[in-house]
This record gives sequence, structure tokens and C-alpha cells, in this order.
Amino acid sequence: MAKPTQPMLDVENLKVRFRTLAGPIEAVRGVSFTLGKEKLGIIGESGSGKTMTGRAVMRLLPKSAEIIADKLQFEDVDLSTATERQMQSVRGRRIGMILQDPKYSLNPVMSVGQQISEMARFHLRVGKREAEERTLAMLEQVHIRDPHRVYRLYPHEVSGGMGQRIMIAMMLVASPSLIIADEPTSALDVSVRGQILELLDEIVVSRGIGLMFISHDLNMVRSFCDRVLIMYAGRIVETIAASELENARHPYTIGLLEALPRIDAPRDRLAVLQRDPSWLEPTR
Ligand SMILES: Nc1ncnc2c1ncn2[C@@H]1O[C@H](COP(=O)(O)OP(=O)(O)OP(=O)(O)O)[C@@H](O)[C@H]1O
Repeated sequence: MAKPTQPMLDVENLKVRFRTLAGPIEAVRGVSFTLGKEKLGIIGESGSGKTMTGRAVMRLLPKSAEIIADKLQFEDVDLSTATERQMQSVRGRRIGMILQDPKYSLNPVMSVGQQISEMARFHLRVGKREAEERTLAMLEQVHIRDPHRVYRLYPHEVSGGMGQRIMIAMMLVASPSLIIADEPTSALDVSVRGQILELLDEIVVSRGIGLMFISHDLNMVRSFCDRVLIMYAGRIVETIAASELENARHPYTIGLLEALPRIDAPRDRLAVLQRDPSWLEPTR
């Protein structure tokens, strides 16, 4: 499988450990991967550690969490030793994040245009007028038809799909080179999902940036991403080109593929994924 050229993100043996009253919990148990100018899917069932992997890269984890890694390098920044001040210039500026539901990410008492403008002013240190112009241009880039009208709307006045376009505009205004999207379409109607994926694809390709796409929907990741990391119980059990998924070797990946509903070969019952305790063993 062709490796992406010049990875912007290089992760080796990343662990995320939570201190809890019942003792330490290892949510991520030694994952290694690189990410270049590509769409990298991270797939796995609930609790497999996908979100914690993305958040570890942003160093956006609860205080009870500890990040341990042999390497956690983003471009010229060593994320494991960067100071909080350095991280502030990485988060939002060089790595953008899109979450599942724009409703919870937007400030309800500020117009959406103002919120995007604030991002531009904060990250790019531009004046009010220039921030406004950049905001209108961004709204246009995410294919919002009437940017001047939408600029003045409040979050409760926009639909889910429009809200996600606004989140994408807000994240793009600082021109990040990496986007982490955590289930960005899960809260959207099926009819709007495709449009948001199309927009993300257009942005990644036209800007030549990297995308970490976290999802539990194997069908979506298979058709949208270039490569896929399959996570199980805090580990990556397989890394494979999306186009090669049919040739997956790990029994968990094979089980996931077999469990997908199919239109061309309907079955009375879906396949049940049989788990093997050996999948919990370290992979290297
Ligand atoms: N604050 C916390 N304290 C202790 N354990 C936590 C905490 N947050 C998450 N975890 C544990 O970390 C593990 C991985 O969680 P994570 O959110 O990364 O899973 P996920 O694969 O993204 O799942 P989902 O698809 O449901 O979001 C889970 O087993 C979870 O219980």
C-alpha cells in the first residue's frame, strides 16, 4: 500500500490513560500511524478509542487523562512537549476540529457571522473589517448562497446542514493544514450527509490538507476515505487502503464487513461478529 508522502502527523505508540477511582483505564493502548495530505478514516465501535485518539492530537482531554507517546509530532511541533501557549497556536489555527453537532459548538447568543469573524480576528490578528470580509468569503466557499443574510443569523435559525457548513467555515478561516472531524455527519439527515461529505472532500483536495475522519460507519468511510485505521479496544488492529478493504486480513475487519447490510444480497439475519480474546493482545 502506498504510504502518504511527507506525513504532517506522525504518531508512535500513543497511549491515553485515565485516572479513575477504580484504578487507571487505558482508553488508547499504543497506536501508531501517520497522516499526510489524505483522508484518513478511523473506524471502530463505541468505546474503541477513536475520539480519544483525535483529542490526544489536539491535547484536548479531561484533566484526569494522561497522554504517553514515543512520538506525537505535528509538522514542526512536538505535541507531547509543547507548552500550553504553543498548543493555543496549534488548536484552531493549524489543526481544526469539527464535531458531531454544530448546535453544541456554536455560541447561541452571537450571530454566526460574528463567531466566524472572532475566529479570524483571534487567529489571524486581522482588523474588524478584514475579518468580516474573510467571513463572507468563507461562507461563500462552503457554498452558502446568501452570505450577507446568513452572517446575521443566530445558531437557532439555521438547519443542521447549514450549521455544519458554518462550523466548517469557522474552522477554515484560519487555514489549518489538518482537520479532525469526529462523526461530522452523524447528527444530520441522510439527504444532507452526502453534501457535507462532498464539501469536505472538495476542501481537502483543493487546499491540499489532511483529514482525520472519525466514524463508526464503515460504509461511509469506505467510500469517502483514502485509508482506514480499524480500532478495537484501544488498539489499531488493521491499517488498509479504503479500496483494499475487501482484502482485509484481520478477523475483526472481516467481521465488520460481513455484518454490513447489503442491498444486492439481502439476508434474513445480519451476521453476528464473533470476538476473539486474542484481539486484545498487542499487535507488535
Ligand atoms: N473521562 C473519562 N474517564 C474514564 N474513561 C473515559 C473517559 N472518557 C472516555 N473514557 C473511556 O475511553 C474509552 C474510549 O473512548 P472514546 O470516546 O475514545 O471511544 P470512541 O471509539 O470514540 O467511541 P464513540 O464512538 O462512542 O464515541 C472508552 O472505553 C471510555 O469509557
